[in-house]
Amino acid sequence: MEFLVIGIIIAAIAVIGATALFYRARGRRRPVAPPAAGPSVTGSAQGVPAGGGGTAVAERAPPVVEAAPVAAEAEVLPEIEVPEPTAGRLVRLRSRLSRSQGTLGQGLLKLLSRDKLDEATWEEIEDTLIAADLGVGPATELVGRLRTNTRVQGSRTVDEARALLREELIALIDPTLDRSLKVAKHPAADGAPERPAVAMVVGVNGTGKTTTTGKLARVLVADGYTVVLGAADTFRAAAADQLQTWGQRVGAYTVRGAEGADPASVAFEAVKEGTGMGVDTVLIDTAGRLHTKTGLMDELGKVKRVAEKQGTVDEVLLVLDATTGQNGLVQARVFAEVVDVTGIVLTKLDGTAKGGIVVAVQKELGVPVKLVGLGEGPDDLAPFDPEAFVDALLQ
Ligand SMILES: Nc1nc2c(ncn2[C@@H]2O[C@H](COP(=O)(O)OP(=O)(O)OP(=O)(O)O)[C@@H](O)[C@H]2O)c(=O)[nH]1
Repeated sequence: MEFLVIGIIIAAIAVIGATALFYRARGRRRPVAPPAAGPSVTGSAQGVPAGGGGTAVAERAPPVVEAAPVAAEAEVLPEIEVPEPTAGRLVRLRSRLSRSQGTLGQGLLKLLSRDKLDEATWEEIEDTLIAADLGVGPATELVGRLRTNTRVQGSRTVDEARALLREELIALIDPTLDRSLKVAKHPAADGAPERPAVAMVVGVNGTGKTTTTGKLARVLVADGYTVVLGAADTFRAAAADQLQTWGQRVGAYTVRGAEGADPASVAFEAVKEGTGMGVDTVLIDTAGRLHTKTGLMDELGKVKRVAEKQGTVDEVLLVLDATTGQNGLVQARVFAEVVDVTGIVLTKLDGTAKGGIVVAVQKELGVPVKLVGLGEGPDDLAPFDPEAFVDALLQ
């Protein structure tokens, strides 16, 4: 009898164990939907070294879906996305400036529409501007102009105050600066073949360089350009994967190197590949580096020089985190000395009341803000337009 009971227990355990193993095995085989953040890639195409040179051309687009015996279990690769057009993006994203709207826009309007603009009010206006990171010089300049204008115009309604502020803020941001991105292919000339425009993305750690490079690829694709990405951030292991995922979403090639590879060689290969493929633009992401570390800054200079062995680097975009305020200006100065910055990308403007940094950084470098980051979404990077920006602040 005892043997019978033990036998039944053993049999029951065996049945339960076998059932559990069966369901686990089924669970593993179930095809996994690609993550919303980016497509999954087929194994053979992901990061395979090409020719042993330390760099690789990863995941040509459109991605190849390998034939699978069982349709239900095949990995489903998402279609190449067609990003939203860039025209009017700043208008679409204007509500993201809500913190700056409150501090800069509404704060100033309220002060300027007071019945009596006495010394104390002007001081408050100046303090508001400085608190929004406009910088002391530009703040004093703006207050001076507002004082002159209000003296001439006399009393103001809110609408008149808004019109005055709008005009002066736009003038301060300078709508005459050339904010276009130099991303168009160079045509063949003087016996030299055509070649892509090259843009490098630089900045300190965590400002949003890789994200911005990915978003910029989308901006360019949306505007009809073909793009190759160069993952010259060989320092942070995940950066190349991150960039490659961005590229795959819009069908852009990514050239990447082994972890720790010489970033200059990755940049060189990216330009070479881009030229061979006849694309319009090569976008090179670089590793975050502290502006205070001379060795890293020298390395950045080398990346640019080596990339330039195949033609000019047309854009050097410095990515600054708008929330870091005045520290961003110090970074900007050092980067500009090393790599001749041609444009500023201000990221994370959605998370700060300090929209005045746009003015401060342009004054500091004499280089225009060309793009602004207004969120973490793939199409939350907008070409900067002074009028749309000021209108958003004052709405
Ligand atoms: N809210 C907001 N977040 C942003 C914006 N741009 C980038 N980020 C976020 O900032 C974080 C850092 O972005 P990365 O692109 O990884 O930064 P990175 O400069 O490449 O970082 P390192 O390679 O470490 O130097 C990410 O969580 C991004 O989603 C923006 O405009 N708004």
